[in-house]
Amino acid sequence: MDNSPVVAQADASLANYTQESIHLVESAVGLNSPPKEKIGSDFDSRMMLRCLELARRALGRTSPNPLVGAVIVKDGEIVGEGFHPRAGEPHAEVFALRAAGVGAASPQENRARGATIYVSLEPCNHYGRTPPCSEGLIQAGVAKVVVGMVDPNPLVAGGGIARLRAAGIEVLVGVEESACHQLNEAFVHRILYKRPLGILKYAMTLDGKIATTSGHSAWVTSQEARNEVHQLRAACDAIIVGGNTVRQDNPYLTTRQVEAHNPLRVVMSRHLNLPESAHLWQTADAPTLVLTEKGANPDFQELLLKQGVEVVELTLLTPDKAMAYLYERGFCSVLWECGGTLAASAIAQGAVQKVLAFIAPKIIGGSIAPTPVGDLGFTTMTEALSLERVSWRVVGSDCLVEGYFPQKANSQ
Ligand SMILES: Nc1c(N[C@@H]2O[C@H](COP(=O)(O)O)[C@@H](O)[C@H]2O)[nH]c(=O)[nH]c1=O
Ligand SMILES: [Zn+2]
Repeated sequence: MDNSPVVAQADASLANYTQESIHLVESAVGLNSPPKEKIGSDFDSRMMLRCLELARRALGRTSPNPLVGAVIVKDGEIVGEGFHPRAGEPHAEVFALRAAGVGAASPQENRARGATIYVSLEPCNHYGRTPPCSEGLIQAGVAKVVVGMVDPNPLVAGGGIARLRAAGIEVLVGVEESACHQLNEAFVHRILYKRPLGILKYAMTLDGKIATTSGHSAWVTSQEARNEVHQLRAACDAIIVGGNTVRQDNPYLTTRQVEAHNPLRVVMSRHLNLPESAHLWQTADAPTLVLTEKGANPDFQELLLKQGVEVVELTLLTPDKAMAYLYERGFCSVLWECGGTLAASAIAQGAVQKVLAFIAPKIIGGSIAPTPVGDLGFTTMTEALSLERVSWRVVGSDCLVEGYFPQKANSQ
């Protein structure tokens, strides 16, 4: 059973995906397509899930590259494993081949010859920062390649699979495809839409408040939910808040986990009217960037620079401009942990694709207590933004609702 990718014919040569080709790519990588028949055996699934487990070891560290894991199996035994640790370093397949004795420093038996390699993302076929993995696999003499999902990168996009097949290697595509896609949803989004995936996360009470009328917000949710937020941060490239959150909550925005990746902490502030002694500038456990507008408060800029905080002046500071800047910096995912006003403007500008709402079974009341999303200018229920692909689960004593906004192609 095989589902040969059509992406290569669709758009391999184009750097910019169009709305039409985005649909083709989305269905080729396993998104927005009806559930498919199971591809591969139970053993294939187990090996692919092992690839994902390996890939996750680099969570938050690979952007702009994807998370990829690879496992080489010979005669039913694993003879090599690897994952992509960060951009600029070799791809997952290269580490797995080395572990199987290919290109290793000391000469060993090549255990990859005649073997099957499982890779969570289609092997690349281009010279980027590293040489093409397809050629490495051909040279190593692997007999079969099992691929989780097609690579949406127009430089690859089915070309790696075609090259392997042309060399007479059996290729099976789509084993555990949706799990593979889920792990790299931010990478796929970055490639297709030329923006990082924007994730809006908030915690509210059952009556829809994120704080009391006087602004007290610690803690809305249970410890388990807060741990989940720390894990979520570890998987993201950046967290954005606005000046209000720094002034009111004085957050740390770190992952609080030993060895976990800490994302870049980003503050959007047009006038830099921020406290001089915020936790963000006083803790060095994660890097901090303040985005502002040209010429804003030079004295405060100097103070931030002295404390090791990076300051970048944009011509216009809006959620979309901030996302465009973070895209240029190579980011795949950005977590919006801001208050309602900035959240509303991020949603209105299309800077949010995914929503994670923690709902605590508490009621605090207050008709002017703050809510997670400020004014969107809607007057009728028909204007409400409906989420797609919605799921929910219990975390500690709270409920976590997840969903996606319907996506439109970026016109830029
Ligand atoms: N990291 C990764 C792949 N990444 C592919 O290669 C692109 C980056 O190429 P380069 O600049 O040479 O590192 C990246 O955007 C994605 O399309 N491919 C794979 O087969 N396995 C890997 O482990
Ligand atoms: Zn590669």
